[in-house]
Amino acid sequence: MNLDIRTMMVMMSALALMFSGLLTLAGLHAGNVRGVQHWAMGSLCIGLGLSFSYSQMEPPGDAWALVLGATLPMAGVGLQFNGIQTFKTGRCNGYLPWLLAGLALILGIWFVVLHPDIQARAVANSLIFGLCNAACAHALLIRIEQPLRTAYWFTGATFAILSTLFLIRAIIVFFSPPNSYGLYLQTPINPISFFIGSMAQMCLAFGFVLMLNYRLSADLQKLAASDALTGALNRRSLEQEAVRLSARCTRTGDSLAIMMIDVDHFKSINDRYGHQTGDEVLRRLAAVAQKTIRSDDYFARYGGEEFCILLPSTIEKDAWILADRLRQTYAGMVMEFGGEILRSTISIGVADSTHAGLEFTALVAAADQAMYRAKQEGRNRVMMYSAYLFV
Ligand SMILES: Nc1nc2c(ncn2[C@@H]2O[C@H](COP(=O)(O)OP(=O)(O)OP(=O)(O)O)[C@@H](O)[C@H]2O)c(=O)[nH]1
Repeated sequence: MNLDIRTMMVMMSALALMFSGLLTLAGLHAGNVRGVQHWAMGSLCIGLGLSFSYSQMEPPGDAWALVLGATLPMAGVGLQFNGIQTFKTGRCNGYLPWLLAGLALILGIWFVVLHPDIQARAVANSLIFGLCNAACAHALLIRIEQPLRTAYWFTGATFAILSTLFLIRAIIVFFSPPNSYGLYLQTPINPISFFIGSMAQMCLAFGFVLMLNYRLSADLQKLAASDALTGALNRRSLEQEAVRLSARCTRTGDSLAIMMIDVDHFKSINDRYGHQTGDEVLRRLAAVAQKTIRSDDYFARYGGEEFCILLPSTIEKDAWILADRLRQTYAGMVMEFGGEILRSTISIGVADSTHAGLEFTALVAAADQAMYRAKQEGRNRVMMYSAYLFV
C-alpha cells in the first residue's frame, strides 16, 4: 500500500486531538454520566503521543520524544479503559494509566536510550497495546446493559480489531529479519497499521459518543416512565405494560392479577407530621412493595397515595397471599420522624382477569371496589373482588 506514513501519522494525531475536543464538549452536557472525560483525556494523550513520535521522525530524532511518543498513548489507552469502567460502574482503577505509562516509560528508556533496539521495542509496545485494547474490548463486551447493546458491540468490536492489529504487528515484526524493521519505513505492515489505526480511532470516538447518546436516551426514557417521588412506574407506563400483558394473556390463556393499595388515613399523617413526612411514608411503602414483589411484576404509583401492582400469570388467591404479606410487613414497620414514632397501615383490593376480564380499566375498577370494601370493613386488610361478587 503506497500510503505516506508521515501524512497518516499527522492525520491520526490531528484526529485524536479533535476527538478529544469533541468528547470534552459531549461530556459537558452528559449530566450524571461519568467516564466521558476519561475518554477525552485518553484521546488527548494519544494525539499528543503521536505528535511527539512524528516530531522526531526526521533524523537526528530525539530519543526522549520517541519515549514520550509511546508513553502518552499507553496512558491514553489506560484512560480509555478507566472511562469504560466508570461509564459502566461509576468506579475505576485510577492507578491504571499511571501503571501503563510507567511500563511504557521503562521500556522506552531501556530500548531507546540504554540498549537501542527498534525491533524489540516495537514488539514489546505492540504486545502491550494489543493486550490493553483487548482488555478494553473485554470490559465492553461483558455484562452488556440491554438498551446500550449495539453501542457496546460497536465500540468493543473496534477495540478487538485494534487489539488484533497490534498483536499481528508484534508477530510480524518479531519474525522479520534483524535490522529490517523501522517504525517509519515503507514496509507493508506500517501503512496498513496506520491506516487501520486511524479508522479505528475514528470508530472509537463515534462508539463513545454513541454509548453516551444511548445512555442519555435510556435515562430519559426511564425518567419519563417512573414516578419522581417513589421511583415506581408512573400511571402512563403501567397502562402501556397492561396493554402488552393483556395481549400476552389473551394469547397464552394465562391469568393476570392486580392489586390496588391505598394508605389508610393518609390525610391525617400529612396533617399531623407534615407533607414531607407523608412523602417519606410513600417512599418507604414503595420500597417495601418493591422488595415483596417478583421481578416480573409491575409496581406503579397510580396516583396520590394509591399504588397498583400487576401480577402476570397469577390468580386472585395467590395475589391475596402476596398482598397480605405486604400489608403485614408494612403494618409492622416502625417509622421514626424527628423523634416521633409513626405507624401506618394499608388497605388492598385484589382482582384477577378470571373474574374481571383482561381489560385494564375493568381490572382496576374491580380491584378498586375490593379496596374500598377493605376500607369499609375497617382498613388494614386485603379484600378479594370475587369474595363479594357472588354474594
Ligand atoms: N405527602 C403527600 N401527600 C399526598 C400526595 N398525594 C396525595 N396526597 C394526600 O393524600 C391524602 C389522601 O387523603 P384521602 O383521599 O382523604 O384518604 P385518607 O386520608 O388516606 O383516608 P382513607 O383512604 O379513607 O383511609 C390527601 O390529603 C392528599 O393531599 C403526595 O404525593 N405526598
